[in-house]
Amino acid sequence: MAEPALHIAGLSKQFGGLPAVSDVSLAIMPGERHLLLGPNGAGKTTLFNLICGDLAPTLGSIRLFGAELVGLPPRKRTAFGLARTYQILTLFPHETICRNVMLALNGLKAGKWGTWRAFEANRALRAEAMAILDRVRLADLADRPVSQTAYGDRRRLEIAMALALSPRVLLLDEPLAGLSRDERVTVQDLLANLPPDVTVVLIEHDMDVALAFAERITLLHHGRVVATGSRAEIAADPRTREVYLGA
Ligand SMILES: Nc1ncnc2c1ncn2[C@@H]1O[C@H](COP(=O)(O)OP(=O)(O)OP(=O)(O)O)[C@@H](O)[C@H]1O
Repeated sequence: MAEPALHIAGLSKQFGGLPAVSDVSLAIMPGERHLLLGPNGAGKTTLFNLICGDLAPTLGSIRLFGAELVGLPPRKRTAFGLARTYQILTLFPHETICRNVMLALNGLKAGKWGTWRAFEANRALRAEAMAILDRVRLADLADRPVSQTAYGDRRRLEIAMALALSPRVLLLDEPLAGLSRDERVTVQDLLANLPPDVTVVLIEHDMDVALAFAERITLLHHGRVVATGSRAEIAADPRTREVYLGA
């Protein structure tokens, strides 16, 4: 059997003795579209924070294509091929859309920070950024400051910045949160057209979008994995109903 892209084993995180993630084990295969499902407080974002290194686990292992991530700082995890977007946008609002992507690209090219002027002159970096913006259909707005763009454009920009890191595994935390109907369609289309070889783990509360996107689903509740399976298996599992309806 092929090696999982992301292999989590016995992962736990406690906050002041209270478990947020409890003994989670999960194997996500390369190219898989995987949905983390669960009610508020189930531990989904904490799991993302543990994977990307924003939080250290109390116990357990997280391997990315076989390489142990626990103990590595977030930047090193990026170098291994991990990228994520956040529930709350983390952009540079006073920079242009293009410069935000250039900053993401430049961050990846460690040790190549120059003066701002040299950075400006870096045509290759701009060309690379423009190619990414083209993929998320933001090229027309490239030179607009982020603060002057619509919320939906910012969501797409965040995905563009994650793609700029050439991830092998991409974690998307509620990419459709707060979007209008039209904006949702655009971002949904973007999600459907992510490179097929990139493994994607998604947190999304919009069930129609999430189920259309995900091939496999992990249901979390109180920090624990309740079930993992295909869309059909999770939909048919009586525990899904129990978790959501408290039945
Ligand atoms: N930094 C923190 N300090 C203390 N407790 C925390 C912290 N972060 C999360 N928790 C707690 O951990 C549990 C899991 O929270 P988490 O945000 O991971 O859930 P979630 O499934 O992402 O929820 P939502 O869908 O509302 O975003 C909750 O009980 C939450 O209150």
